[in-house]
Amino acid sequence: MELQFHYLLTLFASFLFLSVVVKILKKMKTMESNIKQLPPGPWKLPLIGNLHQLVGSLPHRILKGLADQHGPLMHLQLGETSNIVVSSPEIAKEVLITHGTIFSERPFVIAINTITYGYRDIAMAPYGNYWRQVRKICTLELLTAKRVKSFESIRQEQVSNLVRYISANEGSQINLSKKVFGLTYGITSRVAFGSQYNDKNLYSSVVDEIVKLASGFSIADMYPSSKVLRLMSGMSKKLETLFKKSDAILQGIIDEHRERLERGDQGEEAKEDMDVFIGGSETSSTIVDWAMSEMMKNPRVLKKAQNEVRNVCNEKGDVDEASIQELKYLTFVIKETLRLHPSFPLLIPRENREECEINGYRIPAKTRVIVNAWAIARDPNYWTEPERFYPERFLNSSSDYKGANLEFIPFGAGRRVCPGILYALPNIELPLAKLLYHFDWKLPNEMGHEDLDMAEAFAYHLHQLMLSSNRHGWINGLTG
Ligand code: HEM
Repeated sequence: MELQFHYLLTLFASFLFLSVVVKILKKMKTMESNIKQLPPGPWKLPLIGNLHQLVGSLPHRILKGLADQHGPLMHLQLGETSNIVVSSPEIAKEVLITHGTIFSERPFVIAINTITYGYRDIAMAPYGNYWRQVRKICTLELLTAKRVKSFESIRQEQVSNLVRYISANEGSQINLSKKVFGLTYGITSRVAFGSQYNDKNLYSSVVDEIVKLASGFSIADMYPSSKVLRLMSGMSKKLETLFKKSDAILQGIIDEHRERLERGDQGEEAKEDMDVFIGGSETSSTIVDWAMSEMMKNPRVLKKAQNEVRNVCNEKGDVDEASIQELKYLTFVIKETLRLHPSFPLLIPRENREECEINGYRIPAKTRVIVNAWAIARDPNYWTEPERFYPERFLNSSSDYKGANLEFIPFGAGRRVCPGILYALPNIELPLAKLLYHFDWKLPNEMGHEDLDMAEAFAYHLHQLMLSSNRHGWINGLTG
């Protein structure tokens, strides 16, 4: 009897043990098959996943290097967050257009939640009714072709002020990057608030910080569930200070605007939209800055662009926006600059609302999507000699940047494509045309064009372009 009981106990224990092992094996198998269904990616470490692989260089460069090894649809585990990285036009089309409704959500980014008073902006607002309404105001009211045209006199006046400043400092070194930032800042400030907000430097440093934090690459964003990490990384303190600064700037602008209204002085076009202010200045000045830098590095292109603008505008003696329609080569220079140096090398991150299949792989709901626009613009299947600055490539090409050609998406694509394209373009074209028309440029200190440093940084104010100028001919219409 005792022996029988012992035998039964052993049998039961073995059965229990076996069922636990089977259960574990089953679980591991399911995990394995889930992992198999995810896109391929580099090997992952426990706890940190692929975080260690993002150290050392600029994120868009590192991600391109990894995509070259693992493919244009790649999975990365960054701390707690599951990410896919898109690096080819074909996959970008699937994600941004074919499955556009699913991938139009933005991920939760701690910094943005704080700075935007709980996602009350457009760029990071959740995909839903509020976003639809504010975006509609932008596209149907604030940033229409007609409205943008109505700002022409502001643009003319501000750019002429810059030309006057450069003329007065002819021959001496100027920091063109700083001047061009001041210019687009001045235009957008007057357009958005009816006057020029004074503290340009404070504004600029706040925007820099916001852009860095908003990228979602901070350590606290990789472990969203850990409040301790947020405290330890100094993120909470940083955010508190940043929020106070940005709130003070916006409050200052609103107070000034109210005072003006009370005085019965409406100023010029007075608008309350803050995204226009942030999106409208640094992005455009960065492109002007890069275009001038690339032309300084490529004197052949500089000469060709300069000849064009001087031929077209010589009779008038100055550049106006009507003449800009005739500057075909300058358009190619701007396109080539946007291709090689998009303001957002990694588009603002997205997230999928529900599970879906991309290119045969399963993408679980709430996966973060990083679209590497910088890598896509260098895809050798679409671009010959992709690294070369060669504006002529657009001569017989229909490739446009408005979101229809996925190999060229400096403004993004799909439902969340940038709504500011019409506003941004004249802010890039007019300053460039005038800088080329009125001045001959050279690098300071006998520097050769091949010595120009085009190194980037993962932020605005990518670099500081120092140049000196000589007036070209007689500058009409710039006095008084
Ligand atoms: C050269 C200038 C500019 C560039 C390169 C640029 C680029 C971009 C990019 C890449 C996106 C993300 C698109 C996506 O997720 O697919 C974006 C979004 C956005 N941009 Fe621009 N932008 C520029 C100028 C502007 C201007 C001038 C404004 C406003 C006046 C503006 C307002 C916005 C807004 C509100 C969004 C968010 C759209 C949404 O989430 O629905 N941008 N921009």
